[in-house]
Amino acid sequence: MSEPLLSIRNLKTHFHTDEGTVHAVDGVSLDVDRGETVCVVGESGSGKTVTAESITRLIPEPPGEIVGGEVRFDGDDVLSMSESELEDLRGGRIGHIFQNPQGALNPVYTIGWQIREAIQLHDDVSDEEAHERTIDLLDRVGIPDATSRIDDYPHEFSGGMKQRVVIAMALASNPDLLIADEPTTALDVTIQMQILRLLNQVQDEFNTGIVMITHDLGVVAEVADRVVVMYAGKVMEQGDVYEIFENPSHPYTRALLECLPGRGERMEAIGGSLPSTTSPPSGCRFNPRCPYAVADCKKGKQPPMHSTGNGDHTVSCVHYEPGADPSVVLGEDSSDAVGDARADGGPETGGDDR
Ligand SMILES: Nc1ncnc2c1ncn2[C@@H]1O[C@H](COP(=O)(O)OP(=O)(O)OP(=O)(O)O)[C@@H](O)[C@H]1O
Ligand code: NI
Repeated sequence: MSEPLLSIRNLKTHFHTDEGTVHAVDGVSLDVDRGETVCVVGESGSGKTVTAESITRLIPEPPGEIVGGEVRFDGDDVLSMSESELEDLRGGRIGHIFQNPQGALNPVYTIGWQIREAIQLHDDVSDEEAHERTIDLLDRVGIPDATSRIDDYPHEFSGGMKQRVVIAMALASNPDLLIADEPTTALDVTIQMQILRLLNQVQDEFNTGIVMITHDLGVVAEVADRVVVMYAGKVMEQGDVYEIFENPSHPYTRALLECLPGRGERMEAIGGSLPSTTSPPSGCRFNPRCPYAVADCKKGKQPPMHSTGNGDHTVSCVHYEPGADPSVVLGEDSSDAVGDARADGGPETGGDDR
C-alpha cells in the first residue's frame, strides 16, 4: 500500500503553564489517506484541537511545545520544516476550517478581496484570473449570486454563508488535506447538513483527505470513513466508522455512544470528569471513570493498541490484550462474536457465524 497522505506518529504536544506541564496530546498516532475522512472525537479538553493544530504547527509556541513524535505529510517531515515552508503548507496544500467563521474572516475587507488574496498567496495568477476563480469558488460553495456578493463585507453574510466563505478560502489553493475543527458547531442543523454535504462533494471531486474534529456523533455518522476516539490526550480506540458504531470496544467509546439520543437507555453524560492534564493518572487515562477497571488498568502506561480482530480496529484497553476476555466490557451478548473473531478460545463456540 502507498504511504498515507498524512501520518502522525506518537505526537506529543505539551503546554508549559504556571500550574505545571499540560500533556494536551500525549502520544497520538493516526493516518489519513487521500479521499478519506477521519473524524477525531472525544469530550471537550481531550486534545482534539491541539492535535489538529500541531499538524501544521499552529499551536502557540510558547507556551506550547511539540516535544516528540512525527508528522509526515505526503512523505515530508513537517516537524522539521522551516517557518517559510510551513507558511507555504498552511493555506496551500493543507487548508484549515475553524469552528468560528467570524475569527477566520477579516471584517474590514470584502470577501472577494480575501478570497483573491488566498488564491494569489499561493498561485501567481493575474488579478483578472483570481477574480474569475473567486466567483467560481463562491458558486461552488453555494453562495447565490456570487458576482454581486463578491464586494460585500463579512457582516453582510449570515453565519452559514460566512462558513461557506471560509470554506471557499480554504479551497482556494486546491488543498490535498482539509483540517476542519468543529466546522458546523456554530450553525443550525439544516445549514450544518448543507455544509457537510458540500465538504463531501469537494472531497469526491478532488480526492481531498479530511480531518474532521467534532464531538457530535451525528456528524461522525454522516461523514466519517474512519474514527479516532481521543480521551485526555490519548487515542482510546480507532477504526472504520461502522466498526466503531456497531462494535464499540473501549469502555469510553461505549459510554460516549450511550450518550447519543436513541442509542442506549442511558442518556446522561458520562459520570466524572477529565483527569488532571498536568498529573494524569497512571495506567489507562479513563480508569478512574471506568466501570470495568481492574488492578492492571491502574498501573503503568496507557495500554498499547490491541486489535479487536476486525480489520484495523484497535483499542487501548487491557481487556483486549491477547488472552484477556473482552466480554467483561462487551457483556454476554457480544462475547461469542468477539471470542470467535479473536480465535483464542472464547467461553462458548459454535454460536451463529456472523
Ligand atoms: N494555550 C494553551 N495553554 C495551556 N493549555 C492549553 C492551551 N491550549 C490548549 N490547552 C489545553 O490542552 C488540552 C486539550 O485542549 P483541546 O483544545 O485540544 O481540547 P479539545 O478536545 O479540542 O476540546 P473542545 O472539544 O472543547 O474543543 C486542554 O486541557 C486545554 O486546556
Ligand atoms: Ni477543540
